[in-house]
Parts: sequence; C-alpha cells; structure tokens
Amino acid sequence: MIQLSAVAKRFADQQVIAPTDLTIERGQFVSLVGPSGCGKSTLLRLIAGLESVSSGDLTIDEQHPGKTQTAFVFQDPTLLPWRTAQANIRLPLELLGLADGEHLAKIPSAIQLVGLRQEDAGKLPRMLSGGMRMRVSLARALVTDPQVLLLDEPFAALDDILRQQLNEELLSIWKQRRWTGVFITHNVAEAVFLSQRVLVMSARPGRIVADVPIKFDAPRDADLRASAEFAATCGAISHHLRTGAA
Ligand SMILES: Nc1ncnc2c1ncn2[C@@H]1O[C@H](COP(=O)(O)OP(=O)(O)OP(=O)(O)O)[C@@H](O)[C@H]1O
Repeated sequence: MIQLSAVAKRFADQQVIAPTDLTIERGQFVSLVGPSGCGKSTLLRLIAGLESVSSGDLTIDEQHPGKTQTAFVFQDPTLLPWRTAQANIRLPLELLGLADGEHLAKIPSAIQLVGLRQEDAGKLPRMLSGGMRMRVSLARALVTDPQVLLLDEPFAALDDILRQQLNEELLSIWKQRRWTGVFITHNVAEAVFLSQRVLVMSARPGRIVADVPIKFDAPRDADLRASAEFAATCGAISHHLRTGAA
C-alpha cells in the first residue's frame, strides 16, 4: 500500500505539490492526469524515492520509498545502445547483484510476457521499432518482479493503434502479475481504459481535485472503448481537468 500523508514538495521557492493525502491499495492500478507542469512526474519520483518529500510522510508497505522493489518506465525507453535487447533486460538484475541462475531464468518469461520474439531479443535497440523498444523497456522493468511499477507517459510517442494494443497488453500483464501501478498520461481515454481509479491533479501547486473510480468489468477491449459509458466517463474526467486546471 502506498500512503501519502500531507506530502508536499517544493523546489527552492517554488511549491510544486500542495499537501496531499493519498492511499493506493496494493495491487491497484491508478492513473494520474493533470495539466502540464502540475507535478505528476515529481509525485512519481517521490514514490520511487528519487526525490525526498519537503514535508509530510510517504510510505510503501509502511517502509520508506527506496526499500520496496520499485521499477520505472519512462516515455524514452533509455536502452543502452551497445547492448542487445536481452542484455538490456538483464541489466537491473546485474545492478541488483542478482545475475545468478535463478534470476536470469526470469529473462525469457519477461521477454515472452511483453510479446517480444526471441529472435528480436538478440538485436541491438537501433534495429528495433519504437514499439519493440518500449516492450524491451517494459520487460526490463518487469524482470525484477517489482511490487510497484511506475510509468511516466510510456506510450506517448507511439501511434494510436500501437498505443491501444500496448494498453491491452499492459492490462493483461498487470492481471497476471498484480503489481501496484501508477501511470501518468495526458490521454484521458488511456487512463480510463487502464485504471481502477483516475486521479486528476490541479495546476501547480498540484493537488488531487478528483478521485474517480473506474468500474468497468473485464474484458476491457475495443468494444469498451466504443461504448457510451466509456465516453461518459472520459467526459467526466475531462470536465474535472478543465475545472481543476482553471
Ligand atoms: N529537480 C527539479 N528542480 C527544480 N524544479 C523542478 C525539478 N523537477 C521538477 N521541477 C519543476 O516542478 C514542476 C513540476 O514538474 P513535473 O515534471 O513534475 O510536472 P508534470 O506534471 O510531470 O509535467 P508534464 O506533464 O509536462 O510532464 C515544474 O515547474 C518543473 O520545472
């Protein structure tokens, strides 16, 4: 469980996040939407333990961030260009000192989980398409079996059809692995499709102005995206975004 109690963040004299209370249950998939510069990435970096809170208290399973196995996926796949896809996926295990037989055996299942073909796993990043590079980035995050997966606009640079396909695959991976997910996006439909909850942030200093439960049952597929209920939910969140950004 990720718990924020009156968490605030400032950089020098700039208040970026206003005091915020938030609880994300273990295994829940939550999306964060809000105007540009409102502090979404900063909030994710606080949860990852990459930045420290200015005031308030933030814990993951009652421990300080950084103690929990957390993985990050960015919009830029940030792969090492001289390593093959498979060697990139292996990297976090090496960094954690877990490059032993038991842990290395997780690499093929991570590759399969994200839909990469074994022959592509042997290629260098420059030989892969943008979508395949993002799959490698996801596999690299998943190979450590994270309890918390933080995703910062991972699909923003991809075309719409590929983005929808990766949304469906990400949801299927989440159903299998059930990490706690926090996903940043500017795309309301993507947030609604993926999440059990959408949090809407206000303009800076960011605070949560709406917490919208998303109750669509499985399967979440193309039919759901075309439904009136889906459109109505997206409309309600867009309304919160417009009024919260004002
Ligand atoms: N390390 C830092 N030092 C100083 N200011 C920072 C730092 N990191 C972020 N900021 C500032 O905090 C504010 C919020 O940035 P953040 O990246 O969290 O916003 P965001 O909501 O993710 O934006 P976007 O949607 O455009 O990606 C911005 O004004 C940014 O310049």
